[in-house]
Amino acid sequence: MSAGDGSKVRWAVIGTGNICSDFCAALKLVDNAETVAVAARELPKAQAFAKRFGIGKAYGSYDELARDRSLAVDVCYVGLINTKHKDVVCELLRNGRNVVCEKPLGMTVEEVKEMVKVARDNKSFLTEGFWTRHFPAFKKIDEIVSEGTIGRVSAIHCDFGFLAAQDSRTRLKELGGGAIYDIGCYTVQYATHLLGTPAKSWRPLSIAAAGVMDPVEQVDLNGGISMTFDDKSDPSARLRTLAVLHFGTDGRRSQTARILGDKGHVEVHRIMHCPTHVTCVLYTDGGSVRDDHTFELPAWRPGEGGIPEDFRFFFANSEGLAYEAERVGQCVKEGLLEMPECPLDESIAIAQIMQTAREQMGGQQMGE
Ligand SMILES: NC(=O)C1=CN([C@@H]2O[C@H](COP(=O)(O)OP(=O)(O)OC[C@H]3O[C@@H](n4cnc5c(N)ncnc54)[C@H](OP(=O)(O)O)[C@@H]3O)[C@@H](O)[C@H]2O)C=CC1
Ligand SMILES: O=C1OC[C@@H](O)[C@H](O)[C@H]1O
Repeated sequence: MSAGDGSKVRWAVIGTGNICSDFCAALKLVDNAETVAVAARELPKAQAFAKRFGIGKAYGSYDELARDRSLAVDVCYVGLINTKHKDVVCELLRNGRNVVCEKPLGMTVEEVKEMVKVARDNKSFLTEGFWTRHFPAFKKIDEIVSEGTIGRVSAIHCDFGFLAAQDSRTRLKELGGGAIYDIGCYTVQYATHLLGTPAKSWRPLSIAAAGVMDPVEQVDLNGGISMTFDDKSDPSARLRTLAVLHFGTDGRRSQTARILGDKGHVEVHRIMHCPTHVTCVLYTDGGSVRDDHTFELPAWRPGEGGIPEDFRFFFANSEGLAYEAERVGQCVKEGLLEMPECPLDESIAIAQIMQTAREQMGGQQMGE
């Protein structure tokens, strides 16, 4: 089902939690989008959400929405806890729905591969909701790096974290908790995007991870991953690049990223997963700073959209979800089955990196 005719892109929202609320508000900023349905585990919850956002149809189960043949919808947004992504997304895809699913796409490589297979078998659109990719500031980083402005990139550093409450879903195993799932995935996607290549299936050459685990929940609270990649700018394939990624839910962090080149570096200011400020620093031949310029690129285009003034987003820069929604709408209208800038094979690589890192974080022991 796709709207290839200039009509509005009809969205359904699966879930009524915090990110679903932010996403629905952000959809109000998008010119050619409308939200036509919402589903929750309980009907009253879906009805209350529908009333709040002026949504026409409410469902008391996710599957009911997926299977309702009378519901004409172009794309479904899944904003559920991580452990629910796979089953709900597959049911939507099997019913011919196009889907954007919040990160992380699945809990394991196996889950992600199954989701991708179901999408491909059913010729439905699927993408992992890495909204970072659609921010103008992230596109600026891409431009600086790909045009060679900072020269040969040798490494990237990321540091993303915040202090989560003990009972937050991000720290509870049953709800798909773990810092790597919640925010580590953003740092991993910086690495695969900037250092990985389609030719190498976005895979690193080596990976080493260490983590501080919650002794009761057995989820990571504070973790680090180091990875090496082939240097894509080196035709002799002898040079390597390095990613050093840090993430945590047990304390405040800088929430920044840095891309290091031999002619300069890029600083991504907080918050690196929804960036608005990027500084490009260029060196002289002697290695001192010759230029230092900060690009300010807003979380949404100023003055656009119809969000009531008293509306409060749960998360910082959530209006930027509108960029993702806008781009998904374009893809669906064009009849694409995946998003070129977030390919599904890259999502599989990201899941593979995260799974390897989780195994290492949980199982590490120092020898005598
Ligand atoms: N892009 C971004 O910036 C962000 C992305 N996220 C992602 O969004 C997803 C949801 O996060 P968030 O909105 O913060 O979480 P919330 O706790 O606010 O919402 C949880 C959602 O999961 C659903 N759910 C289904 N089963 C359960 C269950 N057993 N217990 C609790 N909830 C359940 C709830 O459904 P129902 O409505 O039916 O009750 C609700 O929609 C995660 O995958 C997270 O990674 C989160 C924050 C920001
Ligand atoms: O995607 C996210 O970004 C912001 C965090 O606060 C949140 O926990 C996470 O899911």
